[in-house]
Amino acid sequence: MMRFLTAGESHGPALCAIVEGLPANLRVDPAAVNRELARRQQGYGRGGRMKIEKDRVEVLTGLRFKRTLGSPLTLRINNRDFENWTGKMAPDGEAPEELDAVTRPRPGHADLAGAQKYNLADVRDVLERASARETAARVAVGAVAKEMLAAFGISVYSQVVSIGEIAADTLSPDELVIQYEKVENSPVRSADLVAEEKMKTRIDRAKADGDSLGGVFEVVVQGVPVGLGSHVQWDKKLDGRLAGALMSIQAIKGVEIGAGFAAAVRPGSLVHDEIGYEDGRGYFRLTNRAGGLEGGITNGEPLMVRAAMKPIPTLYKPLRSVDMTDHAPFEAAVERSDACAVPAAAIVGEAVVAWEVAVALREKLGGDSTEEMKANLENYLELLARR
Ligand SMILES: Cc1cc2nc3c(=O)[nH]c(=O)nc-3n(C[C@H](O)[C@H](O)[C@H](O)COP(=O)(O)O)c2cc1C
Ligand SMILES: C=C(O[C@@H]1CC(C(=O)O)=C[C@@H](OP(=O)(O)O)[C@H]1O)C(=O)O
Repeated sequence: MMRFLTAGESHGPALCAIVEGLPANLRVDPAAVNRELARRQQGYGRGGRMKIEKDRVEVLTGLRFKRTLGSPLTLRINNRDFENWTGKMAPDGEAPEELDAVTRPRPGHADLAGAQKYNLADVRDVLERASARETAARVAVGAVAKEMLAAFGISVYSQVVSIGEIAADTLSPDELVIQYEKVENSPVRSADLVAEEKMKTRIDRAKADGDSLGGVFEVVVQGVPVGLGSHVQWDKKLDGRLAGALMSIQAIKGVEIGAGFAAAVRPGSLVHDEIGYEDGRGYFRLTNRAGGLEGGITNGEPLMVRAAMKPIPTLYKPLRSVDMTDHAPFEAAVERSDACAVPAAAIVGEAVVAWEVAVALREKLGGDSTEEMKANLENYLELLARR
């Protein structure tokens, strides 16, 4: 079984992750992890914090000369901003007499519900962990998953579909593979350069208005073999696992697989993918509205999932809230925040999708080493070719 945990507060010393269940003899290059961490930091619309951080991974365990040992991997990313927060966030030592507790919960954040649930008087005890800073750790874990998938010819891409009300023309999975560099190098991660300009202007306007924007991104996985995930039990269905993983990203409020919500308004004849067969190629679908999944099982077509992100909740234009000490109303003031983080969230989306596909691949192929997995895949593909 593959599993991981993350730990770490946004302004604490570091973020950590422990990853267990990787096969032995898998090449994992920390430089590749750093590349993914940098991609997450780049999207258009980010605020002041990204100017401080330069995320880099340290691998503390589980790797020897860039090769996995089969033992748990420990990853650490230091928070550069911690040095500005030692007085408020030091894990050890005594609390200062004037701690300057946060008693004003911000709407749209975990602040109030978290403080109530955990009996905490200082909202900082909640917000530090609820922050999307945590997604840096998940992107590091996802980067390791991507390394594993790449060893099996599977690749993960993403593109931004819309920012606020501005929609972009998206690339098909095949076009996306070919033109990925264009998407990667664009600040909004959209290949539609006309829409991208409009999106940037829209983000600038939201920022100037003291407002924020959400949007939709798409993650595509190419090269997935038939048969990952399973119909036999609810928690083995890969569509459910992917949806859960995407929904667990901070600010994600909706997930679609394939045609998604659009399928609900179309007749069945315009939704279901007809089946074809060609010698050498085997079975295929004439269309891919199912997004590569039927019955919770991959069907050999590219995986296509979309996630909707709400607008960033911290606004320069203040929202009303209530102080937890005296219940007096106030308007939440902000020092710094992202105005739009959809392009960054798309990278997090790639990471969590890569992880879930890697888990399903591992479940399908078993084994303890990369070689054993590869032999099992070959055997399975041979079996498939006979059907
Ligand atoms: C990459 C990324 C960056 C984010 N940056 C901010 C930010 O700067 N300010 C903010 O208020 N929320 C930001 N968020 C969203 C909040 O973390 C999130 O809305 C909040 O923790 C509440 O969780 P929920 O929206 O999932 O309910 C960001 C989310 C992501 C994925
Ligand atoms: C630090 C990151 O994102 C942060 C997510 C976030 C939030 O409330 O979710 C709030 C901001 O942090 P701060 O309060 O320190 O300005 C973002 O910068 C990151 O993505 O690495």
